[in-house]
Parts: sequence; C-alpha cells; structure tokens
Amino acid sequence: MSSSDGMTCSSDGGDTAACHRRQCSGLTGCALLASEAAAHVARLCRSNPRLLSMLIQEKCGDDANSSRFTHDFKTLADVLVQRLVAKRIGQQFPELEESVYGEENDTIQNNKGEDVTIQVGETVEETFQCLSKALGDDLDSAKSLAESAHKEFEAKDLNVDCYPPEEENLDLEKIGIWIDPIDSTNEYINGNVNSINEYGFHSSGLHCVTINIGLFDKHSGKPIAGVINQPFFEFDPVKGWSGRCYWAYCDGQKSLNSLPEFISCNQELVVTSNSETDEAKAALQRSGYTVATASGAGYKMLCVALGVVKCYALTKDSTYEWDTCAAHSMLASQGGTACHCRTADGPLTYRPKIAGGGVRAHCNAAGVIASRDPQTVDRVHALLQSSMRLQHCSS
Ligand SMILES: O=P(O)(O)O[C@H]1[C@H](O)[C@@H](O)[C@H](OP(=O)(O)O)[C@@H](OP(=O)(O)O)[C@H]1O
Ligand SMILES: [Mg+2]
Ligand SMILES: [Mg+2]
Repeated sequence: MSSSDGMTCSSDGGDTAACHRRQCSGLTGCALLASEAAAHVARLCRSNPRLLSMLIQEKCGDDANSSRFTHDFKTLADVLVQRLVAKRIGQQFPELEESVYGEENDTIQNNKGEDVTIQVGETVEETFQCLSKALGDDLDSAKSLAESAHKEFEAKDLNVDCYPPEEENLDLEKIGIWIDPIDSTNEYINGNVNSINEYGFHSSGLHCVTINIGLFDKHSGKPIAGVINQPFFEFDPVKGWSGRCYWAYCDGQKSLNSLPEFISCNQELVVTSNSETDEAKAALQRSGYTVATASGAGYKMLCVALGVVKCYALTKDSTYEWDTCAAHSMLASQGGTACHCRTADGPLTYRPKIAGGGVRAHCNAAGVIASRDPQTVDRVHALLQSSMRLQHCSS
C-alpha cells in the first residue's frame, strides 16, 4: 500500500470524528466518501426487487452502447447514483459543478410513461418529492431511497487501507470528472452471485459491479485521480452485502494510492471482455499468455491494478471515458498505463462532455491495453497489432 504522510488519526479519543472527516477533506477523499454513499444506494436498490424491476429501462439512440449490447439498459440506481456523486462533489467544491460529467442522462420514465428528471435536492424532503414522481405510488421506497441518498459517511466507514491526501496540488479550474455510476449494469440487474475463478477473480456476477469516479486534466487529457468502489464485495447472511473501495492520485509530482504494493500475480494472465474476438484471444495465447474473461470494464482494470492479472486487453470499441478514467489513474499512479489498442496513439485521454455528442464522442474507439507494467502494454500492443495486420492481409 502506498500512502501519503500526515494521515494517521490520533487515538486519544479527543476529536476522532473531526479527524476522520479531515482525512477525506480533499477532492479525492470527497469522491471516495461520495462513492460509499453511492454504494449504499446501489445496494438498497438491488435489495428491493420491486424497485429494481420497475425501473430497468432500455437506453435508446445516442445513449446506448450499441457496439457491445443489442439492448443496453439503465436503472434508477444508475441515474440516482450519478446525481448523488455529482451533488456531493459540487457541494464541497462549487467550482467543479459544471465539470462533473457522467455516463447517464438524468431522466427515467415512471410507470405512467412520464419522463422524470432525477435530482438530489438540498433536503431529504426535496429528494423524496422527486423520487416519488419516479416511483409512482411507492412512497415507502421513495422515502428510504431519499434518506439513503442523503446519508452521511465518514472516513472510518470506508473499507480502505489508507486515506487520500488532504493536501492536493490541484488547480480546480483544470479538473474534469467522469462518473460511471454503475459499471456492469447487466450484472447488477441479473444479480447472480458466482464463485471466484481459478485465477482469483470473478468472471461474472455482482462482484464485477463497480462505481468509477475518475478525475482528469481538461487541458492535457491526462488522468489525475480515481476512485473505484465495489459495492458487492462480501456477503454476510445476517448483515447482507458490504463493499470495498480503492483510490489513487497522481498529479505528475506525487503518486499515492491505497492499492497493495506487493503482488504475486499470474504474470502471464490477460483479462479481456466476454465479447472479445477469437482471433485476438488466439494471438495472445500463441504468445504464451493465458486469457480469461470477466464482466465490467472497471472491474477488469481494477484486477490489473490489484495485481490479480497482468494486463487488460480489448480490441473493440465498447468502452468509454467513464469506464476507464478512474482505473487509468490508478495504473498511472503505479507507474503503469492504459493505451489505445488498435492505433499507435499512446495513452488514452479524457475530455469534458461534448454537448449533443452522444456516447460515441467519448468512446475509447481503438480499444484498450492496460497494465501496471508499461513494457507489457508495449508487448501486447505489438502482438495484437501484428495479428490484426495478418488478418487484414488474409481477408
Ligand atoms: O455497464 P456499463 O457502465 O454500461 O459499462 C459497460 C462497458 O461499457 C462495457 O465495455 C463492458 O463490456 P465488456 O467489459 O465486455 O467490454 C460492460 O461490462 P459487462 O457487460 O461485461 O458487464 C460494462 O462495463
Ligand atoms: Mg461502464
Ligand atoms: Mg455504467
């Protein structure tokens, strides 16, 4: 684990609560606490079958990830979580209000077919009024969701090994933030719980769901900090689900993160999408890599950052800036990187949301190769490029 200085909390019992608040007082800390509030909402929506089934909606037109899914869905949890994270960041850092972007648009249709814009208000009552429009007559669900959207968390509530720096060297005017409120919505909707695979990660199921919050430099396009929260990490028959979260920070001068430092990963393991081509998988295998698949772009990249796998490779155009920004920041803080796969354009970059651009404007259109080890990125890039050239020549 790499950690910053000045983050230990006195155990004299004096002002512990204030100390915990202080520990997450920077922007990365704010995103980390917001991710925990978001995870709480995600778990609540998932635990209420009525709520979930009422509010699963198909994304249409420019909003849909049509290169990955024939039918792409969102839930109330996606929309509410995005609003909640944006609200909390905007409250603590008003300068950033216009610079927080998300995967989803803010509307959801209620059972009367009316579009409702989801907002997190200043008070629980305001949020309740909004959610009750979305949830029709289910006032109990609207009330519990509104309360949960306003629930406050402190650093001590987080399942994290160390806290982000209080002092960040950030020029807020340059910062943009991408939120993927629920990554792997399909697994979230299906709700399956699958056991861990032979490599030590989950190939599918609720464990692959993550909340990704990535900070980037609007001028250079570089990732700066990231938070990934995994809301469904552990299940206890009495207490239900609990999660875990990770953060990273790399402003070009200092690199800090809460990820494990020592890794004994399977050095030759590459994780990819269930939708990856047989040709790309075969090319990796011919070069000595073992190839495994998993759901969730954020989860796959988190597995790389945690050292469970060596590399994430995707030749397809099915991920977006909100899928990769948080995890890319983590890899960058570890000395690694995430690059375009099908071109020689180097690292992925991030841009503020383009009005009217639809999701394609923020697509990682040339695929992704990500690793903690830049040499692995180069090697996998070269071998996939040459396999794609061969395919091109023979077709
Ligand atoms: O659930 P949303 O936030 O829409 O994000 C999706 C990504 O955009 C897709 O690229 C992921 O598919 P792959 O991981 O199979 O590429 C997809 O993963 P999944 O379908 O395998 O769960 C999601 O991560
Ligand atoms: Mg996603
Ligand atoms: Mg998503």
